[in-house]
Order: sequence, then C-alpha cells, then structure tokens
Amino acid sequence: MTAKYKLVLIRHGESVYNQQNLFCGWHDADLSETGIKEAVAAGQLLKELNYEFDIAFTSVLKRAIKTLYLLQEELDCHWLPVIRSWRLNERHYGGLQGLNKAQTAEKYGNSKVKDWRRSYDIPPPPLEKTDGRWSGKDKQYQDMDQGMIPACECLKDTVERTLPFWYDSIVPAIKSGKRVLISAHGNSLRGLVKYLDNKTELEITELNIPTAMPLVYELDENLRPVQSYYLGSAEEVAAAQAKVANQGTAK
Ligand SMILES: O=C(O)[C@@H](CO)OP(=O)(O)O
Repeated sequence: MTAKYKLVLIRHGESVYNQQNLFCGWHDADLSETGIKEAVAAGQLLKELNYEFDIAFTSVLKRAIKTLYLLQEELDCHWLPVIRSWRLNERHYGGLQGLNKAQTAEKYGNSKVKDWRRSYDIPPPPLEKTDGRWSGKDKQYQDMDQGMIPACECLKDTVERTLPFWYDSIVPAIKSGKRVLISAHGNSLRGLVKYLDNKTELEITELNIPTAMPLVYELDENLRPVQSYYLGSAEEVAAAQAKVANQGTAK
C-alpha cells in the first residue's frame, strides 16, 4: 500500500479542567497556561517539520478552537478555512462532568471509573435536563435539534455522531487533495482512531491520546491507514499517555 494522503489529528492542549483533574466532556473549559504552551510547541514542531494545511476541522469547544488558533499562529495560516462542528466535541460525560476523576475513583472504585472512561459501550450516569450543567442551555447548541443533545455518551455514541461528519465533510476534503488538520478531543479522537485502525472494543480501552501531540495518519487512496505516528519522541508520547491513563486512579 502506498500513502496518498496525510491527515493530522491533534488533541487540544491541557485545559483548566484537565489541570484540576475534572471530567470535562461538553463543559466549555478554557486552555490552562500549560495548555497554551503545549499548543504553541505543537505549532512550532509542525512548522519545523514543514507541515502545511489547506483546511481545518474542529469542535465547538474553545479548548480545541484555541489550540487550532495557536497552531495557525505558529504556521502563519490564519486564512485557513475552519469548519467547526459539535460532532467533533468531546464525548459527553453526563453526570460526571465537573467531578474530580481521582475522587470519583475513590468513591466508585478504579475499575468502575475505567469502565466509564475507556470502555466502548458503558455510558456514564446521565445528566437531567433540570441540571445546571445541561448542555442545551449553552449558546453553541441553540440552533441544534434539542432532542440531539446528549444526556451522556459512551464512546460508541460518540463514534456514531462523529462518523457522519467524517464521511460528509472530512472525507470529501481529503479526497479532493486538501491537507487536513483536525483539532479535537481525547475521546472524539479515540473514536476516530478506533474507526481508522479498525481497533477492537477491547483494544480501544487501552488507548489514551495525549494533549497537543500531533498524530499523523498516512492514508491510501481508499483512506485506509498505511502508517500512523506521533510527532515527538516515543518516550515523551508514552509518558504523556500514561499520565492521561492514570488520571482516573484513586490517589
Ligand atoms: O474529561 C474529559 O472530558 C476527558 C478528556 O479530558 O477525560 P478522560 O481522559 O477521562 O476521558
């Protein structure tokens, strides 16, 4: 198989919720100071390696949008068309949103929290419409069919709402020869990686995507991966992945 297209995925830099180890989901957390630095460093790395893009896709959450902006800043390409969609949002963490991950593990056990965080089809507890955290009240979703707003999502639900956007918007861009950059989230990207790499439901439980490390997919003419790799040293990537995995462990 020979590679015809190159696609770059990036999870946003550290958010203030990541910093405090809180479940975030559709909560619109900002980047932390560290997250800003991570995004700038990722942009510099892409520049050093001569990456260029023709179009970018992101979610409607500011941590991904701002990460993309910082990459554009470093790459000097603010002219880039940017398409935002809720379909690239982080997985909706339902009633866990705003709770501390380590404390939740102390309360419910590490194994339950790992199921909520990394299983394919076990959803977190749902949010009620009356809850102050209900996403339907957020401005981003006012024009959206309110019946589509999730009360919570497992990874399977996330994949099911991300893939239509992949097929309808991202695939045509790649196939038309555009160099595509996607700035999204730990779990919306895990879903995409599961689809691209055809990973099993078991394999996906061990996949953790680090913040602001560009993940390159070289794709053949049918958009099947020829190879994929992070830009950055293998040790750095492994340490960052382990850090993400351990966030849901009781301290
Ligand atoms: O809280 C979240 O929304 C996600 C990403 O930060 O966390 P996790 O890695 O626990 O799935």
